[in-house]
Amino acid sequence: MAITTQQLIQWKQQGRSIVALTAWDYAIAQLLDAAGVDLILVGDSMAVVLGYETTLPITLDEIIYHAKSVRRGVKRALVVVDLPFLTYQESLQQAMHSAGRVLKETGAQAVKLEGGYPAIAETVARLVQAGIPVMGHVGLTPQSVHQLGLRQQGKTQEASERILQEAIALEQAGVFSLVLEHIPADLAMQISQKLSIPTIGIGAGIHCDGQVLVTSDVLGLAEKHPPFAKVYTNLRETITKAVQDYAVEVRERKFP
Ligand SMILES: Nc1nc(=O)c2c([nH]1)NC[C@@H]1CN(c3ccc(C(=O)N[C@@H](CCC(=O)O)C(=O)O)cc3)CN21
Ligand SMILES: CC(C)C(=O)C(=O)O
Ligand SMILES: [Mg+2]
Repeated sequence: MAITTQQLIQWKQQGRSIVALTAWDYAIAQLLDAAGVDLILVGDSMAVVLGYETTLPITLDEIIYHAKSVRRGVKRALVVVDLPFLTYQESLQQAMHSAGRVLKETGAQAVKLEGGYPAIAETVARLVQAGIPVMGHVGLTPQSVHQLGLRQQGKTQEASERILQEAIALEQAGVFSLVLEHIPADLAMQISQKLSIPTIGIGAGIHCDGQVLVTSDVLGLAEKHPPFAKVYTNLRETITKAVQDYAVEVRERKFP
């Protein structure tokens, strides 16, 4: 039974928290789906496992390639794909083309795009009218790293009011859910109470309607991780140990 965008909205009404993680290939996606993750995001944060410093270099072709692989591993979770930097900001036509390619070529159910300023809300409204489910993303928007850095957003009264207004504009434009990244917990609570659609927090406190983290951070695969991430296991250590044990056995002719 595949999860739908409507179901996520119902879960908010029922007070059931939404479990989301990112995935970048079949193997990871299959494990997350079988473990019961509700929403799998093919995030442009896959930049970290591809060796990029920021999310900016990820292309539409790259994210489609990875999303096809993820989709093959998922039976139950809702699959959402990030539209990469400058694949939707240029024009409505560009956004429609990019989102359309993602849905047609990958089998994912929805796209996510960053920002809540008027032109983005307008784009979201038109995508939704065309039948494309859209997830929003406000607060820290990593595609704007060269303007915002990676600091917490919404710290002043003015900035928090702007983020709240963006959230409201995106809900009105028709997003089915909204990522709140690296903002104060009380602002995230205020937004979550104000909106009827579920908020999914990352570094935004416990009052969101669900949580998302970058899977390479959760598994301890990334060399560094944001202060708000929780590392649940250290796969870097596990993998290093296994590879070193193998190397010793090969060199000592103990394996095979
Ligand atoms: N591995 C990974 N995990 C993520 O959660 C993630 C990515 N990559 N890439 C895309 C964005 C970038 N993210 C980040 C990365 C670092 C900080 C961080 O270190 N913030 C510091 C300040 C750093 C600074 O000012 O330069 C902080 O204390 O807020 C925050 C968000 C979240 N996203
Ligand atoms: C952190 C989440 C929300 C994201 O956009 C990503 O992984 O790219
Ligand atoms: Mg992203």
